[in-house]
Amino acid sequence: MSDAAVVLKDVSVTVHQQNQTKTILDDVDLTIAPGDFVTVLGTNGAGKSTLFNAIAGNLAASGQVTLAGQNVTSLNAIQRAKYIARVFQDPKLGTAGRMTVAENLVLAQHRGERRTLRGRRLEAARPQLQAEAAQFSNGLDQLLDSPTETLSGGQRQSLSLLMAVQKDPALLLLDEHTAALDPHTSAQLMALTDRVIKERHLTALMITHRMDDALKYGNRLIVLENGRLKADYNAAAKAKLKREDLLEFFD
Ligand SMILES: Nc1ncnc2c1ncn2[C@@H]1O[C@H](COP(=O)(O)OP(=O)(O)OP(=O)(O)O)[C@@H](O)[C@H]1O
Repeated sequence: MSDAAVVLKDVSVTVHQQNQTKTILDDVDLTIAPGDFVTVLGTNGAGKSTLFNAIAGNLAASGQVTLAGQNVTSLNAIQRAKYIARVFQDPKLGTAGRMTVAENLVLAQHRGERRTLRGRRLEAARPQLQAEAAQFSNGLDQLLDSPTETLSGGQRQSLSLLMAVQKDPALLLLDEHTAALDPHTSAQLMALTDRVIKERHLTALMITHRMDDALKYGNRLIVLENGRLKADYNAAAKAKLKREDLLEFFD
């Protein structure tokens, strides 16, 4: 049995469109160690989201997917959700707008359990939620009783991140989670993301179009092109990598 956090073997995704067959993920082999923070680059249409969908079980894929030592290939997306948490680009996804920040967080803590949200549970969790939200230093801790829809995009994305990590997922998928934010808020969320990943010893994959973030964060960088894994830089190679070195993939 492998002690890797993620193993993909010959993972391919083929779609049929207008009598044509197109391979949008092509024989991807990838092994990720526990605690790795892998940044994922590639042009539009390179297959980055398809890779995430194949891992999460949102798309039919051939090949084999192993998460936390378990072969999950035959499991659907709902069954794989036990291992995976994902944060999307859109601040509206991932949080329930009419519910308060505290309610969203408590729901995330009990994700997958057949229990309803009770006032007592909310009150019991409050001190811990307050402390966690305070780490984000963007005012989230003062908004625990506010409906989530009244939050700024940055606050909502930090809430989505905090919700995603509540149950220490075996794999955190960050799907351009800073893309909709202004540069300052994006930088703030990236710093928080990095801290949360390190503190909780999470394994994470992060898609980004911000090359500087891909270089600055994480201990491994991969590049996808036409559905293939085109480059794979380990920590040592990544440390030497410069923006210019990556431009060849984006001409
Ligand atoms: N369900 C689908 N059916 C048909 N084609 C698809 C499907 N999903 C993705 N594609 C196509 O597969 C290719 C890869 O798409 P994907 O969304 O994975 O790229 P990406 O690297 O995430 O791009 P972006 O940076 O624009 O988000 C694209 O050409 C896209 O149009």
